[in-house]
Amino acid sequence: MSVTPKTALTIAGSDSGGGAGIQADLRTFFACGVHGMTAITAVTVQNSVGVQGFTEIPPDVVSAQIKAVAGDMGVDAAKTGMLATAEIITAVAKTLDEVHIGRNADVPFVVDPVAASMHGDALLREEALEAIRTELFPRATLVTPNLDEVRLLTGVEVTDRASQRDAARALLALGPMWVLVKGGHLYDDPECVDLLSDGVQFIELSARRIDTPHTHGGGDTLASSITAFLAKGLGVPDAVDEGKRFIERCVAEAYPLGEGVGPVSPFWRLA
Ligand SMILES: Nc1ncnc2c1ncn2[C@@H]1O[C@H](COP(=O)(O)OP(=O)(O)O)[C@@H](O)[C@H]1O
Ligand SMILES: Cc1ncc(COP(=O)(O)O)c(N)n1
Repeated sequence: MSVTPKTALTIAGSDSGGGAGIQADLRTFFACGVHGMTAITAVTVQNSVGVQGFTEIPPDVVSAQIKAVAGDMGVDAAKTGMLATAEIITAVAKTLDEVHIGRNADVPFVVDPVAASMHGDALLREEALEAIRTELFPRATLVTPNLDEVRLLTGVEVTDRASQRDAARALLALGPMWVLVKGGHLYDDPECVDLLSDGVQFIELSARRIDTPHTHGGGDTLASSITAFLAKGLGVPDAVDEGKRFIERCVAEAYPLGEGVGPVSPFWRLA
């Protein structure tokens, strides 16, 4: 008899190059054995050399996508990626409350506060940072900023393991249950150490730094794998640990594609 898999919802932007965003999330959900569903927030025109532009989806259409799948199919865990504008963030926060997703509703909710592409192209309007802080973080089970996003959201400049802890504390003050301060951008460190904390526990997750320029979609792939493992019923520390081991292999298997930065790859999981 067929078995219905657990379900995960991503609320994020489309990457026409297929390396990040919705496309990375769906690929990761599939590789991790959960049924993926989407609420698309923006359509980017993007390839391996950068983002040439994007168009936002009207906030009521973003909300309608969330309600359509949550009401009918059910959501075991959800995540956000590129949200583009404050209006979309406000609509997402309100809708998640209505469909009972988020830290107070027992459905895990991961916020990956995407602000820019790895090439430095803005994916979030500047005024929307405050909406991420005040409307999304307090609803989040886990937030997963990279070091640029940590600086934008808290002003903390992370340069080493000690300042990674300061950043975790500053992020927790904004209201999420857990934070994962990703250390991929500490390029001088031979290890990629991500710090997970709920304010009581400080757990360093370490992996060797793989020598590759091809890391497009790495943050999305990590956050969506964690979301998949949460959908399957793991607690936050176990889901993040699994996610860290997942992303390490995906970076190791990243491939060149196009003239610029190639995508990380979950294909190994399907072999
Ligand atoms: N070269 C690398 N080798 C191994 N893991 C990496 C590498 N670069 C990034 N990672 C890991 O990939 C994940 C995403 O990393 P990071 O670069 O910090 O965020 P983002 O992709 O959002 O900018 C983190 O778990 C990080 O430790
Ligand atoms: C639609 C979309 N969402 C997220 C990212 C971030 O990914 P990266 O940091 O690898 O550029 C992106 N480039 N595009």
